[in-house]
Amino acid sequence: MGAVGGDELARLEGLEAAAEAGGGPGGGGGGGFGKVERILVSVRLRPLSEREIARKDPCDWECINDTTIIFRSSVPERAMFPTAYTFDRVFWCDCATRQVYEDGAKEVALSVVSGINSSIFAYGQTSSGKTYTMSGITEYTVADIYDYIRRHEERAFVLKFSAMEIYNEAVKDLLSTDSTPLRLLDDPEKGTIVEKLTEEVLRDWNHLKELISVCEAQRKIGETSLNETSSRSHQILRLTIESSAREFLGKETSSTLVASVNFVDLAGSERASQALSAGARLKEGCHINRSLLTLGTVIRKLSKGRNGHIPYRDSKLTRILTFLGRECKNCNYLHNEPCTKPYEQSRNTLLFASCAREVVTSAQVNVVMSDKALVKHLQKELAKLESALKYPGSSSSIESVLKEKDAQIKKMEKEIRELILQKDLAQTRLEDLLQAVGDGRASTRWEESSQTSMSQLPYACEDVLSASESSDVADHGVNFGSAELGTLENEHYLCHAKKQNQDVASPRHLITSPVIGPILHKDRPEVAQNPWEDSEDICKEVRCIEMNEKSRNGDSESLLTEENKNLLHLSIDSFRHGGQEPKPTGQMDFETLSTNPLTLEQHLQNVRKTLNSIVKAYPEGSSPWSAARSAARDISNFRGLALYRSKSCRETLMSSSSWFQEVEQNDSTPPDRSLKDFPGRPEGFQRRQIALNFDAEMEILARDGSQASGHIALEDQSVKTDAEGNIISIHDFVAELKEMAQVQHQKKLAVGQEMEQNANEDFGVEGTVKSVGLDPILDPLQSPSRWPLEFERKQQEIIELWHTCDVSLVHRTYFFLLFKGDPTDSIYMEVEFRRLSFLKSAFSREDIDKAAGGGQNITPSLSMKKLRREREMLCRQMQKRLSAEERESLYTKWGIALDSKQRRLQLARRLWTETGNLEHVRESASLVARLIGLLEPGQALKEMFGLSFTPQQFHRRSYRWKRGMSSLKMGNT
Ligand SMILES: Nc1ncnc2c1ncn2[C@@H]1O[C@H](COP(=O)(O)OP(=O)(O)OP(=O)(O)O)[C@@H](O)[C@H]1O
Repeated sequence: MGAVGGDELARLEGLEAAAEAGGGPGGGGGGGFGKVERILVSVRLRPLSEREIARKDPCDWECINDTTIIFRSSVPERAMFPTAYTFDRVFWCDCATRQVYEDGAKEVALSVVSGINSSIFAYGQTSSGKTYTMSGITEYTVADIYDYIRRHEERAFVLKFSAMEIYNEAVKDLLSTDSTPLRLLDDPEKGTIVEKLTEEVLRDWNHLKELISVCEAQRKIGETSLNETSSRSHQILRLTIESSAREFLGKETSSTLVASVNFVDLAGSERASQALSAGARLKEGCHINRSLLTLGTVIRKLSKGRNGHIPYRDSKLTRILTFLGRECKNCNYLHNEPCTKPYEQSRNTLLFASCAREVVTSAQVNVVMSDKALVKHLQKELAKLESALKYPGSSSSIESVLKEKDAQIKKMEKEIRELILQKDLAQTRLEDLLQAVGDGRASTRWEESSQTSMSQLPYACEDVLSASESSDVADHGVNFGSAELGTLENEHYLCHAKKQNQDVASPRHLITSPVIGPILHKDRPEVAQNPWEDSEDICKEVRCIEMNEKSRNGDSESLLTEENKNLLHLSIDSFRHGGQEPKPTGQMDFETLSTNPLTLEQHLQNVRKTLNSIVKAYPEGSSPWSAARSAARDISNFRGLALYRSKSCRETLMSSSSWFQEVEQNDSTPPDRSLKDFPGRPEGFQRRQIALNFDAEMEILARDGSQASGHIALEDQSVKTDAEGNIISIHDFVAELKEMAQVQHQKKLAVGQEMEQNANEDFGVEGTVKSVGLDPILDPLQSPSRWPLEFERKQQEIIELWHTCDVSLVHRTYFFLLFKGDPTDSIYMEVEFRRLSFLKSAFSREDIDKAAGGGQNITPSLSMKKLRREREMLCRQMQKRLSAEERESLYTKWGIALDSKQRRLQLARRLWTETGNLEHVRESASLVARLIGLLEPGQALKEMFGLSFTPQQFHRRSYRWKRGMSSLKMGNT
C-alpha cells in the first residue's frame, strides 16, 4: 500500500486523479475516489449449534458456489418458494472468519487508511452469528491497520476509538459508565454527530482490545427463546484514523487524511412473535424492528436511486448511519440460520440483502487541510466552478456549437461574396449601358445587347433600357444599378424614371434611383467633382448589408436581428429621403442631400451602427467576419473615400485567396462519375470566346484601316464589344474554365491517362487547376510583403504565355499597362494566367477543335493569323500616327536598317518578341498604345479590359468616355 507523502496537497490531488483513473492509493484501499460502486453484500451461514444438532434440525440451505445459496425445502408446501439467491460472496458453515474477512471485508475496512470512510455491518435474525462474525472482523481489521502503520513510518497516524449502542431508540456511550442518552446533532460538514461521545485516542492494539472488552460488557444483552445471549441493541464501534506525512508536519501546507470505519452489529431482525418475546423483550423488539424497518426503507429507496426523500431521520440508527449509501464504502454481512425454522426470516434477510446490493455509493477521500492549503484548494475550486458557469455544458458540446457557428458563418460569407460580385457586375454593366446612351448612339445597340447584358443582371428589368434612353438622365449620371433592391422595386423606380425623364426639364431637380443617385450639383463643385465616389461607396456599404438581409438562406436571415433590420431599413430609407419626410416611392431629392452636408455623414453613421451591431453579434476574432468588420472600418474611413472606393466590397472579393476555388465549387462541378459519361458540349451550347476579345477589335481596325481615326474605330468597337457581352461575368468565365478542364479530363480518360489528382477532387477546383498546370496566385492582402515579387513572377509568366499563345498585341498592351502591381490586380493576373495556361495546354493538342466542340477561336493557327493581321494593322497605324522623323528614330532604336525594305512591318514584327526583356516589353506596350490611340493608357480602366471585378468609376478618362461626353455637351449646347 502506497503512502501519502511529499507535497501534501499536490500529492493528494495526484492521488485523487490516480484513484479516479481506477485504483486507490493502496492495495487495501482499492476502489476509487468518487467512483461509483455498489455495496458489497455477503452471506454467511453459521454451523448448526449443538442444540440444533441434538434436535436433528434439517439444514435446508446450501451453498452451491461462492456466490449462490439455495433453499432445499424438505417440506412439500414450501417447494414453491424461490430457491436461489445470488450475492457478491456466500460463505458456507465451515468457512473460517478469517477467510470471511479476507474475502469480503478487508478491502472495505482498510480503505480507511486512505482517507475513505467505510462501514461494515451485520444484519440477520437473532442467533444467526452476527456478533460472532463482527467480533472477528473487527479484530482482523485492527490488526491489519496496525500492521499498515508499522510499515508506513513516513506518516504519522492517530487512531481514535468510540463506541455506542442504540437501545430502545436511545444512544448510549459504551465507553462511559454514564447511561444518559446522547443527543444527535447535525454538523454541516460532518453530518450527524453524537454529542459528548467518548473518543479514546488509542495507544496501541492492547489498548483497543481493552476498550472493546468494555464495550462488550456495557452492551445490552438479554435472553430470548432463540438466543441465550441475544444482543438487544445496535452496536456501532467506530475507529477513526488520521494520518499526515511526517515531512510536512507543522507546516502550513500540510494536510491530513481523516476517515472512520464503523463496525455495526445490528440487533436481531426477527419478529417479536417469533422470538416469543414479552414484556421488556417485546418492547425492545418493537424498537429494534422500527429501526430495522427504517433501515430497510432507506436501503430500498437507495437501491432505486437517490431520487426523492430518503428517510434517514426516521430512526436513530439510520441517522447515525447516514454514511450508508453516500460517500463511503460499505460492506453488508447478512447472516442466515442454516435450518428451516425461521425460513421467513431468512427469506426477509435475503430480500433485504438483495436490495442492499442495488445501493450505489460514491466513496471519496476525506482530506483535512491547513488553513493556507485550504485557501489554495478553495481558490482552485472556485476557478473551476467559475469556468463551469461561464461555459455550461461539456467541452465537446462547446466545440460542436463552435463548429456549427463556423460553418454557418462560412456559408453566409460565401453568399455575401457571391452577391457582392453580382451587384458589382450588374452595376458595371448598367454604367456601361448608360455611357452608351450618353453617346446618343447606343439606343439601338442596347436593344441588340439587352438580351445578353441584361440577362446577366439578376434584378434588371426592361425598363432600364427605356429609362436609360434619356440622354438627360445619362448626362447626369443616373445610377440604376441597385440590383439588390429586387425586381419589383427596380421596376417601380425605373418605370417612374421613364415617366420623369419625359417631364423633367432640368435633370438636376429630380433623380430617380433605387438606392441613390449621384449628387451632381453645379453650385457645389466639390460635390459635383466626385459625386459617385462618395455616394456610390455608401450605397455599396448599404447594399452589402442588404445582401445579407436578403439572403435566400435562413441562416443568413438570422444574421440580422430584427433590430438590425429595422435600423438598416431606417438607414436606407432615410438615406433615400435625405432625412426628410419620405418622398414618393422611388424619388429622391438630391438637392436636399447636396445642400445638407451633414446628411451623408448622418446616414453613414446609421449604416455604420447597423454593421457594428451585426458584427458584435459574433465573437471577436471570428475570422469569417473580417469582411463585415472591414466594411464597418471602411465606413469609418468614409472621409478618406477619395482613395477608398467601395473598399468593403472589393476587400471582400480580393482578400479571399481561395475565391476562385470557392466560386468554382459553388458552380456545382459535376461529379467524376457523371463526367465520364459526359457526351460533350450540350446541344445548342455556344462556346463563348474568352473575355478578352481584342482580336475582333483588330479585325475591325485592319478592315477599317482607311478610317480617319483608328482609335475611334477601336472605341466604337469597344462599345460594341461591351454591348455584345464580351465583358462576361466571373461566374461565366470560371464556368468556362471549368468546362475546358472537363473536356481535357475527358480526353485524358479516353486515352487512358491516369489523372494525378485525388479521386475526391476530380473535376473539382483543385483538379481543374492541376489539370491545366496552375498554381493559385499569392493573395497580396494576405502576404503584402511578398506580393511585389509574386507580381513580377506572375507578370513574367503571363508575358511568356502571351508569346507562346500568339495573343493579340493590343490585348497584351492593355493588360501590361493596366496592371502594374496594385494588390487588387492579383485576381486579374490570376484569371489571365489561368486562361493562358489553358490555351497553351489546348494548343499543345492537335485535336483541340474537335474536343472543344469546334471552338474556332482558340486554335493556334487562327491565333497566329490574327496576330499577323494585327501586326499589319499596326504597321499601317505607324504611317498614320507617327511622323517620318519619329519612325526613323524608332527604326534606329529597334535596330532596323534605314535603307531596308518594309521597315514598318519589320518594326511591327519585332514588337513583343523579347519576352525575357522587360524593357523591350515596356517599349513595345508604349508603342502599341500610341498606335492604337490609348492616349492615357495608365488611366484606362480595368473594366475596359473585360473582366469587371471592380466597380466602375463614374469619371472615366478613357478616350471613348471623353468623346461621348464631349459629343453630348456639344449636342446640349
Ligand atoms: N460461524 C460460527 N461458528 C461457530 N459458532 C458460531 C458461528 N456463528 C455463530 N456461532 C455461535 O452461535 C451463537 C449465536 O451467535 P451470535 O450471538 O453471534 O448471534 P447473533 O446473531 O449475534 O444473535 P443476536 O442477534 O441474538 O445477538 C453463538 O453462541 C455463537 O458462538
